[in-house]
Amino acid sequence: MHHVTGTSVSRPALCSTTMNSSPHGSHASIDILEELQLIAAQNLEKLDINKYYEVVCELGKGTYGKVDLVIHKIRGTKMALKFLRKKTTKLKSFLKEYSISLYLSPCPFIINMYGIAFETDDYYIFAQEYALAGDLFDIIPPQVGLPETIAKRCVHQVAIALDYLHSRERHDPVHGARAVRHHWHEGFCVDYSTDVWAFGVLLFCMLTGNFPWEKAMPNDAFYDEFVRWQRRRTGTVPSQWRRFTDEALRMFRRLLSIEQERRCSVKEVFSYFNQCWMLDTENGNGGGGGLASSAPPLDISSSSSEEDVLVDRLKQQSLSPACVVAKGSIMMDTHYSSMSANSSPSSTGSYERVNRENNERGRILVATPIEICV
Ligand SMILES: Nc1ncnc2c1ncn2[C@@H]1O[C@H](COP(=O)(O)OP(=O)(O)OP(=O)(O)O)[C@@H](O)[C@H]1O
Repeated sequence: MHHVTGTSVSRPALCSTTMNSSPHGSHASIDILEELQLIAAQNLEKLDINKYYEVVCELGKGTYGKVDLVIHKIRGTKMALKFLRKKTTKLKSFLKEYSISLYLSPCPFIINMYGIAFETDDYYIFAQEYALAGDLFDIIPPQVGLPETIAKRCVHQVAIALDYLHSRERHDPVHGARAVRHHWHEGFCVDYSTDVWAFGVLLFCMLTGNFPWEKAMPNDAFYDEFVRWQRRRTGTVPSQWRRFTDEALRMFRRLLSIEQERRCSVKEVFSYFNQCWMLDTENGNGGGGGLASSAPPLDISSSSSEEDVLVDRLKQQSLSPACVVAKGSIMMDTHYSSMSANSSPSSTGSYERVNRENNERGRILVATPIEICV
């Protein structure tokens, strides 16, 4: 028996009924997603939140609602409850978001789910694992970036999550047949190459603490400089990119190819892990003046003490009442787009964090909304 209720923490078993409305015929992932939605719809109960959960604090706000840290009163489990306002969220959209999150949650680097979904008069709600270490952007020192070893560990995890996400998407026979990696998913057109692009931008942000440009548009000087270099119209490495080794630049060239069809897959970054990415040795970044080939291999499985300290600090912050507003999560946005519509880069190209509700500093951004204009 499946449970998708406010009191159960078991994952739903799949029922045998399907809602196969796919325009392209049946496919395992589509069927599973549809079944998950059906199960959730059938089991959506109205619950009195206070009966089952003690609300500890608000973790953050999104476009469609808020996320609270709660403790399950019977089990004592800490969870993040995601509230989507009924006024602005259709039941179908809620079921879709919930089911997709559930469907992707087996990946160790995608936030876990508890199989709990319910409603109140004003909200649709589902429960997620509480990501206590905070949002990735919380740990990137502005205009400095993360030490290379830590950035690589994050990149490694994000790449695995993205690759997992891509591997679970449905291959569209029509678009797949053209070299362009478009995939259709529940009416969404999923474009791998856009994710790869955003992933490349994220890598740059992690390593430098800046965005590479404000907008990926021809009138942006940083972007224009980058495009000219990418298209080999100039041999001069763009100013923002001179801190990287040749190997890292090769990687960025592949990830951030202007032509979508020439972009590599996310997995290709793994082949660059044993090379140094940064030229400077400040901040723990160890390019060694370009002696990239002598770099020790990265041990992804072990955790450095520097990283432990960072995580400890974040745990303390996330538990401190002073930081109730937005200690987020190190997690992937699984909404088929890797770009945040809420980002607001500063004029220096460094990121600022903007609260969507009240415009205070303190919100988390992933990347400038990037449009590729060629
Ligand atoms: N599982 C979680 N654990 C801890 N914090 C979380 C969790 N999920 C969300 N948050 C926090 O709540 C904030 C809002 O999350 P939410 O998922 O509603 O919005 P979003 O995905 O960031 O943005 P949008 O809904 O606009 O796409 C996040 O930015 C993060 O800080």
